[in-house]
Amino acid sequence: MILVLGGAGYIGSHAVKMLIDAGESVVVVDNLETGHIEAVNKAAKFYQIDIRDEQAFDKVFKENKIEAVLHFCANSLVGESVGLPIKYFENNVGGTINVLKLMEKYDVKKIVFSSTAAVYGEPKVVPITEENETLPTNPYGESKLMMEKMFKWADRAHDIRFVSLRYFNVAGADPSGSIGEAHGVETHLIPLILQVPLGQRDFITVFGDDYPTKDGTCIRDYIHVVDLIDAHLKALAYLRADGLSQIFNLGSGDGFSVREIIEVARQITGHPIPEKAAARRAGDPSTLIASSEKATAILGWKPKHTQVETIIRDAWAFHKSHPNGYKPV
Ligand SMILES: NC(=O)c1ccc[n+]([C@@H]2O[C@H](COP(=O)([O-])OP(=O)(O)OC[C@H]3O[C@@H](n4cnc5c(N)ncnc54)[C@H](O)[C@@H]3O)[C@@H](O)[C@H]2O)c1
Ligand SMILES: O=c1ccn([C@@H]2O[C@H](COP(=O)(O)OP(=O)(O)O[C@H]3O[C@H](CO)[C@H](O)[C@H](O)[C@H]3O)[C@@H](O)[C@H]2O)c(=O)[nH]1
Repeated sequence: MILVLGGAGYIGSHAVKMLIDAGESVVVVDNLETGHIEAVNKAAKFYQIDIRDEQAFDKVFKENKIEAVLHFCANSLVGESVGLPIKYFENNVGGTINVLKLMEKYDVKKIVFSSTAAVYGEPKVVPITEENETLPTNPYGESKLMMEKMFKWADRAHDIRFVSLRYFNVAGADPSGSIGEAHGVETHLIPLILQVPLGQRDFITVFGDDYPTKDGTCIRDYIHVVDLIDAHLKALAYLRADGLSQIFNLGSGDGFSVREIIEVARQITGHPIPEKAAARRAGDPSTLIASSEKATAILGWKPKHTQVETIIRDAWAFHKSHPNGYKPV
């Protein structure tokens, strides 16, 4: 049984679907704070539990023979984390302490979890390898770095093997169009752009057009959620083959500016999508591009959906069919 924590969220719900498609048995834990029960594949067993509630969480390990954990639970709004650091440490670090306690108690030795490019802060060298210095510029990134460190020590003491995956900008949706990104508070560029052709927003705001980049707007490395989960499946296989604990970057290895993304969205939706330049958003690094060579070398992972057109087309298919997310239209 694979335990997916945060399996009702955007990325976790894709993991649940792809694990089930691969023939795995899955149990999901989610408190539905930002997740949606409608996103959880029906073939998975579901517990509505907060992982900070150790007693309730213990029951999941008692009632199921857990072989490995995929851990997606977190609060993940960079801006919010600056004003509410304790919330981020309490949930992201505090929740993970319970994950470790119960893994140790029930002798579960394998975990794959979500880390982030935000652990690097403003990178010194691009493309960013795992060797880059980790200097987070916000509490969200710091909380993920703290999680990585906790796992390192738990491995040494209790032989709990982990794979930490540092995601860059995750986007897109399952090609079936049945699940996708539906955050109550949306901050991510692609779903915000798509709200314009949906008639929910008049224009997209470009945060800063005076960066030292080709068109003055920030450059990011967008990775299709299906490729991202494929890396999780490969990480699980790696741990099953007795692989040692590792940290991997996950990106497509290509950078796109905010303006390039808006232009592709115009082509795909056929909508003019007006844009308005505004001040820079605090804490945004100018360019984030991943080197995922280590994941390719050790996990044998290579992203397949590297065209931003594919990423935006799949996101658009979901948003068109779910204009209110999982809420009824
Ligand atoms: N979306 C991105 O681009 C991105 C980039 C880097 C890292 N990440 C990380 O990936 C993971 C998933 O991100 P997402 O975009 O799917 O977010 P999400 O908010 O959609 O998913 C998180 C899920 O965890 C659940 N959850 C949170 N705290 C919980 C708790 N204490 N107990 C039980 N359930 C809890 C939420 O209800 C939600 O369903 C997060 O850890 C995030 O930090 C995301
Ligand atoms: O309305 C918007 C929204 C975003 N942007 C810009 O678009 C780019 C991408 O922004 P996102 O909010 O989509 O993504 P981030 O790069 O800020 O954040 C992502 O990468 C971070 C690592 O730095 C974390 O991992 C985080 O969880 C993940 O969502 C940024 O330059 C941002 O300033 C706009 O111009 N207008």
